[in-house]
Amino acid sequence: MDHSAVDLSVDLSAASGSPAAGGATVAAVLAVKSLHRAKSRLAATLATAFGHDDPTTRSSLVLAMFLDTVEALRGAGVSRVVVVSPDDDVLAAAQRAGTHGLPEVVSPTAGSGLNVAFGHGARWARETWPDSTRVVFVQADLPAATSGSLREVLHEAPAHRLSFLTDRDGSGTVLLHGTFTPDDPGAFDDAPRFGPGSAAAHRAAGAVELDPAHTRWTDLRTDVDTATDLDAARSLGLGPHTADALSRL
Ligand SMILES: Nc1nc2c(ncn2[C@@H]2O[C@H](COP(=O)(O)OP(=O)(O)OP(=O)(O)O)[C@@H](O)[C@H]2O)c(=O)[nH]1
Ligand SMILES: C=C(OP(=O)(O)O)C(=O)O
Repeated sequence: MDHSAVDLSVDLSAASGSPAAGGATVAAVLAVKSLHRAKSRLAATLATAFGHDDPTTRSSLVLAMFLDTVEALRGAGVSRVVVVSPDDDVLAAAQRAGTHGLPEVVSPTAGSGLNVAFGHGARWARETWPDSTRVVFVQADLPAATSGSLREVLHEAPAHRLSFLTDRDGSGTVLLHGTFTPDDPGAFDDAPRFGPGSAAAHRAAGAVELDPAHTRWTDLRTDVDTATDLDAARSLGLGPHTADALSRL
């Protein structure tokens, strides 16, 4: 995808799943927390840059980054996308964007947090799309991600049973990919180890790092949590939703 032509009015919710790069069918799992809690590290930046940080400002930015991430996935041929969130506005935006919005369930036994949400999404995807042979967990804050990079990564990822791509500084993870064997379909439900230091955690769990020299796919590696990240994403080229959200502030 190039960032210029986007039509989110197309409803992909009825799509049966199209072959993505690499030839097999991929199910993508994303997670977005409650909008009023999201991107707290960006709050000061928004206040400084725009003179205010009301919850609506940050929410619109979070939703925009999420929509650009979904759009990049779709451009890479990934139409099976489930988004786990406790937030009704996120779930509604997910449905409008042609993905499946899955309400987050917090239970005393299952716990809570990003990795639990990812696991919940993976189980749902497996039951809903049993012929998907691959699952990819993707951070939802990748506003500079291009379909070209995603396509390449999805082409290279299945060379390993479990593989991941780090963020720009190499300590975090933007994407974790698993390839199923027919006898172990639930193998990746609990694979995500996202959070601080997740690159090391994924490596320790046996995942293979894609592009360990960190020379490629900078657009995809730029997750946005801070002002510096936002500047980096801006200079790479923001997706249309994020560019539009920022222009309205
Ligand atoms: N569904 C769900 N998503 C989560 C949860 N925790 C984090 N996320 C999402 O995972 C990604 C990374 O989360 P964090 O870095 O913890 O939080 P953030 O909102 O990005 O930023 P900060 O508030 O500045 O930490 C974001 O897209 C979050 O929305 C959770 O408990 N449930
Ligand atoms: C959750 C992660 O990132 P961040 O907290 O930077 O969004 C991660 O890199 O695993």
